[in-house]
Amino acid sequence: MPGNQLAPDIPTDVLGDERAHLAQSRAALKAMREHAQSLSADAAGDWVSQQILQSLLDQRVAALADHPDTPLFFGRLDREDHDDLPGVIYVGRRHVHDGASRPLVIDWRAPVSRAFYQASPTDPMGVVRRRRFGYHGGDLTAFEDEPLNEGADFGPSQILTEEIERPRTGPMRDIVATIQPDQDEIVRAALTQTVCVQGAPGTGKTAVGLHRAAYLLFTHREKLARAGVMIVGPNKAFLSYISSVLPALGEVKVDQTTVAELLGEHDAPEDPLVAAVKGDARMAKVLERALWLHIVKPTEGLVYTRGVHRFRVADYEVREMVASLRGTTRYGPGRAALAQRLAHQVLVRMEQRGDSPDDRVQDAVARSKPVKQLVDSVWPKLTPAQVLFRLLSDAEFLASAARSDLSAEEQEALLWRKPYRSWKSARWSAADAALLDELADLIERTASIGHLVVDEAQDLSEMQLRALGRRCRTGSATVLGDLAQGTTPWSTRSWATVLEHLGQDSGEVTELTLGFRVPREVLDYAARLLPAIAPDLAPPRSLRPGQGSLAVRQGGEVADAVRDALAREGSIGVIVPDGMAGAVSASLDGVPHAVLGPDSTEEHRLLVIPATLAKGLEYDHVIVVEPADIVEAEPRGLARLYVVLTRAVTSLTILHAKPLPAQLA
Ligand SMILES: Nc1ncnc2c1ncn2[C@@H]1O[C@H](COP(=O)(O)OP(=O)(O)OP(=O)(O)O)[C@@H](O)[C@H]1O
Repeated sequence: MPGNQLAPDIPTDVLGDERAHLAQSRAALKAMREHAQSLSADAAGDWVSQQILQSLLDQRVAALADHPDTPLFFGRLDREDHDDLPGVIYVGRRHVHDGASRPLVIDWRAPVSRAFYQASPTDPMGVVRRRRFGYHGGDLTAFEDEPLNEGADFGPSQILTEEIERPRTGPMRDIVATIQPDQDEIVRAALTQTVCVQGAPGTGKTAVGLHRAAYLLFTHREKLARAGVMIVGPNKAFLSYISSVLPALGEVKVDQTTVAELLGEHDAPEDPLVAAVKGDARMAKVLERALWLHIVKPTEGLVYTRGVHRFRVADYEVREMVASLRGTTRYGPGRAALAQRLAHQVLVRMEQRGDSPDDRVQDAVARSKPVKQLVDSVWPKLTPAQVLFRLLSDAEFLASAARSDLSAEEQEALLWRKPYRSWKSARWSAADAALLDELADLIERTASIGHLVVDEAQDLSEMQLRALGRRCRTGSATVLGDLAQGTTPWSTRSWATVLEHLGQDSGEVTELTLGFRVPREVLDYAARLLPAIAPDLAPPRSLRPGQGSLAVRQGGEVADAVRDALAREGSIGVIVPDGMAGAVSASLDGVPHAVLGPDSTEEHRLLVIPATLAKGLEYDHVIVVEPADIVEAEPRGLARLYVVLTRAVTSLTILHAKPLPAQLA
C-alpha cells in the first residue's frame, strides 16, 4: 500500500463518504448554533446577570459559526478499539456533536487529537491510520493516508508540502492542519511551564505562539478567561498581519498589543547609547533608590487634638514606624500603612486615658489633617513621572540614586542636555517608558495576567523584559525569537538572560530548526551573514528546495523587477533602506501599491516596506533594494539585512548599485 494517496487517483467513494460526513457535521453544527440562538438570558435574575448571560450566549453563537471557506475537519484517526473513545475520530477546528451527543468532529486541542500531530510508525499512539485531507474552499478535494501500524516511514506529507508552497495573500493563516510534532510539543506544553523558542526565520515561531495561546485557552478556559492571555508583538503592522489567526481558531478574547501600547506610546528621539543605558537592568536598582530617597527622616512627632485632649506620638516613634515599613511594602501602600500606624498609636494613647475608641475612630484619625500632613511631609505622594523627571534633570540626585551601579559617564549620559521645565512638560522616550513602568510598579503592584506570548523577544531591553515579566508574575510566558535577528542596541545574546529579566528563570529553552517559509537557496544565501551576526547558531534548514528562487542583479530597476513579480501569483514586498521608501514609491508611479507604515493595517498586493518594519512579515516575492545602505543605516545593520533577506516565500531579487556587503559578495 502506498504511503501517500492523493487526488486524482483516489477511490472516489472514499472521498464521497468523507464528504457525506462533512455534510452531516455541517448540519449538526447548524443545529448546535440554532439551539444556542434559541436560549434566552431572561432566566437570569437581575438585569446585570441577564446582560452577562446574554454576552456569554452571543459568544457561544459566534463560536459556533461555520466558515464556508474551510471544512470543519482536516484529519481523521482510525484507532485501535480498546478504550471508551470512538474508533474513528475526525479532528477539526471545533467540537461538533449530533443530536445524541455523539462527537462528529473533535477539537484539535483535545487530548485525544494529540495523536494526529504526534503519532509515528515508531510510536503509533494507538492509531492504525492517519488521514489528512486536502481541501479547496470549504470542500474536501483530496486525502492522504499514513498507515501507522506497519512500522514503515512514509516520507514527507504532500498535503503539508502543498500548504507551505501555497502563494501567500493577505494576513497570516492558522496552521492547525499541519502543525509539526516539534511545534506541537511547544503548543501543548503545560500552562505552568514557561517556554522560550529560539528559531531561525520562518520556522513557525509566531504561528506556534498563537496556537499555544489558543490551546491554553481551550484547556484552561475558566482560569484564563479570568486571568487573561496577551500577545505582544513588535508593531501594529505586525499585529494586523497576525490578527486573523486566533479568531479563525475561535478565540476572540485575546489582547494583542505592542510594547509601546502597553508601556505608553512615548517616542521622544534619543541617542541609542543613552537608550542602551536606560534599557540596562541596573536601572532597576537606581530607580528603586530614587523613589525611596524621597522619604524624609521625621524630625517632628504628631499632635492630634480631640475635644479638649491632645494626643502625641513622639518623633522617635514616627522614625521607628517609617524604618519598619521601609522595604517591607510598596511605596504607595506604605503611605497608607504609615497613616494607619500613626492612628493606631493615637488610639493607644486614647485607651491609656481610659477611652474605648473603635475601628471607625482609627480610620477617622488616619484620614485627619494632622496625620495627612505628617505623612505627606515624611512619605510624599509621588508619580512615576515626578521621580524620573528628578532623576534625569538633577545630577546630584542621580548620583545618590546611582551610587556605584552606574559609571560617571553613564550618569552624564542619562542627564537631559536641555532639561524640561517640569515633569508635566517632559517628553519621554521609548526607553523612558520602561523606566516609568518600573517606577509605577514600585509604587503600586502591577496586575498579572495568566499567560503572555512575547514575539521578537530578542529585541527587548532588560528593562522592557522586566516590564513584561511583571505582567505575568503569577502566570507563565511563551517567549519567541531569534538571536540572529536582534536589531536593537540592546538585543540579547542569550535566552537565559532574557528569562532571568522576565522573572521566569525556570523557563525551558527549545529550538525550532526547520524553515517553512524561505526557500533553501535563499536561506543558504542569507546564512552567509550568520558568522558575523550570531556565530554560535547553526545554519538554518529549509523544507523547501526552491531552485531558481534567488536573483542578484547589479544595476537593475525596481519597476522592472516589480513588473516581473506582478506577472506571477502572490504578494510582493519591495524592501528598501528606510530613507529610500519615498523615492522607490515615486518610481512605481502608476503601479497600484502602498508604503507600509508602523500603523498600517490595510492590505495591498504590492507594498514598499522600509527595512526596519519588515520583521515578522513575509511576501511571496521579495525585492530587496541596495543591501549596502540597509547595513549602513544602523549599528546592527547586518542583522537587519538578515531579517530582510529572509522574508521571501517564493522568490528573492536583490537589486544593487553599490557593492554588496563582503559576506554576500
Ligand atoms: N507546520 C506548519 N505548516 C504550515 N505552514 C507553517 C507551519 N509552520 C510554519 N508555517 C508557515 O511558515 C511561515 C513562517 O512562520 P512564522 O512567521 O510563524 O515563522 P517565524 O519563525 O515567526 O519567522 P520569523 O523569525 O521570520 O518571524 C508562515 O507562513 C507560517 O504559516
